[in-house]
Amino acid sequence: MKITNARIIVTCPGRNFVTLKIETDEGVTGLGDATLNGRELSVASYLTDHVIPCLIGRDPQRIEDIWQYLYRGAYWRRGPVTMAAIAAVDTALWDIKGKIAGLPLYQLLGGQSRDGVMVYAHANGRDVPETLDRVGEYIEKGYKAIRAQSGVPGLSGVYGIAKGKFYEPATKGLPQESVWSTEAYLDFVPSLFEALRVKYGMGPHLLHDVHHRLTPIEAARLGKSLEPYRLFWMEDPTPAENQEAFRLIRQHTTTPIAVGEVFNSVWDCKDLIQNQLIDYIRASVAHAGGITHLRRIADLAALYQVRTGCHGATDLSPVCMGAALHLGLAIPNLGVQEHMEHSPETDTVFPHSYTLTDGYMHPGETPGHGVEIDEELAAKYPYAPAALPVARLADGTLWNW
Ligand SMILES: O=C(O)[C@@H](O)[C@@H](O)[C@H](O)[C@H](O)CO
Ligand SMILES: [Mg+2]
Repeated sequence: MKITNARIIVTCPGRNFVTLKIETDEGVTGLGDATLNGRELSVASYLTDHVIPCLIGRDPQRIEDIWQYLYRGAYWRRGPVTMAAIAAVDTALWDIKGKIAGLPLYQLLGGQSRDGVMVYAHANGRDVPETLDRVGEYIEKGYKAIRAQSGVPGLSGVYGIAKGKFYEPATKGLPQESVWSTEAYLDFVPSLFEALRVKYGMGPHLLHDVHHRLTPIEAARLGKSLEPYRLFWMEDPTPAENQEAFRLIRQHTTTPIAVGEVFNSVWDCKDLIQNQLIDYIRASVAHAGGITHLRRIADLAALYQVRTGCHGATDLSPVCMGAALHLGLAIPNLGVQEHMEHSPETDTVFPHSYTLTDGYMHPGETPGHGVEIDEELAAKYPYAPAALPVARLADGTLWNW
C-alpha cells in the first residue's frame, strides 16, 4: 500500500479547524487533527510545505518509521507546530491502519480496559449563582465530573467564561487584552467551591482550571484553601516550563494537580511524572505527537501512578476527540477525558461514531477512529483569522492568560 496524496482542509464552522487527509493507492483514507488555536496556518504550512512531499510513496502502515522520520528528520525537534503536524500524520495513519484491519482503533491499542471513558463537562458562569446553576445542569445530564469556572468580582473578561452557549477563547482578529488580579482571584475561588459543595455535596468530581495564572507559592496557597472541598484536580496552577516549581506546590497541598495541555512531548513532563509532582497529565493527541507519542507519555505516567486527563476543548476537532476516546478506552491509567460539546455546525462537518451516555463516552465500533469530514460542507466555512487573549496586571505588566 502507498500514500498517493495528502491534503490540508481548513474550515471554520464557528471556529477554525485544520484537518489532514491522507489518501492511498487502495482507496483507504485517514484523518488527523492539526488544529493549533490561533496558529492554525503555521501548522497547515508546515504540513503542506515540509511534510506532505515526504509522505508521497511511503507505506502508510509504517506508522512508527514515519513518526521517527518526521521527528528526528526535522532536525529542529519538538515545539507546538512541529508536534501538531506530526500528530496529524500519526493520527491519520492509525485511522488507516484501523480501516485496513477492519477494527476500531482501541482494539489495536490493547482492547477495552473499561466500559466507557469518564468525561468532565465545562460549567461556567459570570458569578457564583450562575455557575452553581450550570454545574447543576450537568449533574442532571448525568456527568460525574464537572469543571467549574466563574467570573471574579471586580474583574471583566477572565479565562473560561462563555459569552454564549459555546465557550470559545479565541476572538476574530488581533488578541483581545484583559486585566488580571491574583489577589481578587485568590480571595474569591474558595467561596465558589464552598458554595458548590454546600449545594451538591461531596459526590460530584469538581475540577478547576487556574490556567497558568499563579506563581508557585500562590498556587500552593490556592491548593491548600481548596482542600476542604476535595477537588478532583487543580489544573495548570502555574506555568510549567520550570517543572521543578511544582515541588513547592506539592510541599504545601494535597489538592491533586493536572498539567500539560500546552505540552507537546514527553520531555515537557518527564520530571513532573517521575518525581510525582503531578497527578494527571493533560497532553493531547492533537498537540503531543499523535497516538504513538501520547501512548508513550501515558505508559511513563502509569509507572508513577499518574493518570491521563487529556485536553479536549472545542478548539481540538472531533477527529482529536475520536482518537482520544480510543486511547482513553484502552490505556490502564485513564483519569478523565475533557469534553466540551462542539457546535452543531462542527458536528455536521465532522460526522463521528463516538457517543455520550450518563457522563461516559465511547468511541464506537467503526474501523479506525470513527470520525470523517464532509469536505463539501467544510468548504462552506472559510478560515477566519482569530487569536487567543492576552492578560495584563493592573499596572500593565504582561501576565499569563
Ligand atoms: O482546559 C481547557 O480546556 C482550557 O485550558 C482550554 O480551553 C484552553 O484555554 C484552550 O484550549 C486554548 O485554545
Ligand atoms: Mg486548561
